[in-house]
Formats: sequence, structure tokens, C-alpha cells
Amino acid sequence: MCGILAVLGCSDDSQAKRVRVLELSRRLKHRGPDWSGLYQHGDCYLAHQRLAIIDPASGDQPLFNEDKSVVVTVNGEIYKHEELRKKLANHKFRTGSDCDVIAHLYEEYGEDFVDMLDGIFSFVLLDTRDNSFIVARDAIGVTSLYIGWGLDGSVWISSELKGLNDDCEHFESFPPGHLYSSKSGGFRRWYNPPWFSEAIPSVPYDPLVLRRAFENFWLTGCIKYVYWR
Ligand SMILES: NC(=O)C[C@H](N)C(=O)O
Repeated sequence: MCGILAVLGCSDDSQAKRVRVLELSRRLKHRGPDWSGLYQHGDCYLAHQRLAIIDPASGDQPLFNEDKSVVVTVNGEIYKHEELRKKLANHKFRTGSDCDVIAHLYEEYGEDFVDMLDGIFSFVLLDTRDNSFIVARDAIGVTSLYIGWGLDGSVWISSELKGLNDDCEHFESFPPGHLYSSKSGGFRRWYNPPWFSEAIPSVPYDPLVLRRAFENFWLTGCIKYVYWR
């Protein structure tokens, strides 16, 4: 568990705004006691409170791509990130963090890379080349996430409501399995498993198949540790 907070497009790059974002980010400190980070690009702010799990020594956030034009703040765990790294052989990683793949996958595959992620996560990614951003939440919303809008047209993202409710005119829970893209200006569902369809399955129920899939997930799929969400 970590805490993420982002303020995007607030038309204010003053020291006072920076201090305010830091103050709000501190409200999430209980979610991540190991590190606090803030990255500012003009009137966009990405903050992170880290509970260090994978690569505690150098996986501090926000994380970047090679030339630091893409920035991400992530809460959660990306399962099988080593396999994703293999698909990014031409990329250089600065850290061993499971979340380090995100900026590089975006560079390689664009917004649709979210569908390649397996895990529990919520993140904000800022592309400083055109100031566009995307926000995503895991398939069933294991990690918490909220979105708000300021009167100045800014978009606010926070792991907890207390990070944005005082500064937003309107706020709501970020829908699980969805992605918010500034380019399209709205939400779209990225998680579309075949079983979402209303069709009655033609394959008969087989408890053994279910059991094997479940065991396989726990043996090979997820990162093995216990911690608070
Ligand atoms: N803990 C987190 O939510 C972020 C990342 N998985 C880390 O280990 O730092």
C-alpha cells in the first residue's frame, strides 16, 4: 500500500500551490511511511507516499522513463513484472521496482498498455511532452482511488478522499477497471473479460479446472507477501 496524489492542469505553478500539494499529500502519510516524493511539471503535480515492498532501496517514486519525459506515481503491485521487462528489452530501467515497467510500457504501446498489467494498482501517468495524462485503477478496485475536479478546470486524483475533498468542487470514486484519459477527456473501461458478457457459457462447470486456475494464480501469479492494503 502507498498513497498517491496528483493535481493536473491547475493553472498555478506557484510556491504556495506546491506547499498546498505537499500538505495534502501528507494526509496520506499513514499509507506509506518509507518515503515521500513530489514531482512538479508546470501546473501538474504528482506526489507519492511509499510503503517500500519491491526494491526498497531504490524504488522510490515518482518513477520515470529514460529521459524523464514520462512520470508515474503508483499505488499497488504489478504481478509478473519481470515478464513485462522482457518485452521491453530496448529500455533502461533505473530501479528494480515492480512499478517501473509502467512508464516504459506506455512509451512502447501507448494508453492501451493498461490491459497488459496484472495486479492490484492505481496510478497517474503524466506525459510531459504534451502535458497529457492517464489515470487507471485495477480490475476490481482492490486499491482505493478518488477523482475530483477543481473550479479552475484541474483534475485531482487521490488514494483517499481526504486528499482532495477540500479543494475540489466535485469529486467521486474512481471506477474500478477504468482508465481516465485527458486526451479523450473521459473514462473508458479497460477491463473487458469475456465473462462480462450476458451470454450463458457453453462450457460446463468443472470444479477441477477452477481449482487448478486458483492454485496456479497463488503459486506463480501474484507477489508473495502479506501486508496491509
Ligand atoms: N508499495 C507500493 O504500492 C509500490 C511498489 N510496489 C513498491 O514496492 O514500492
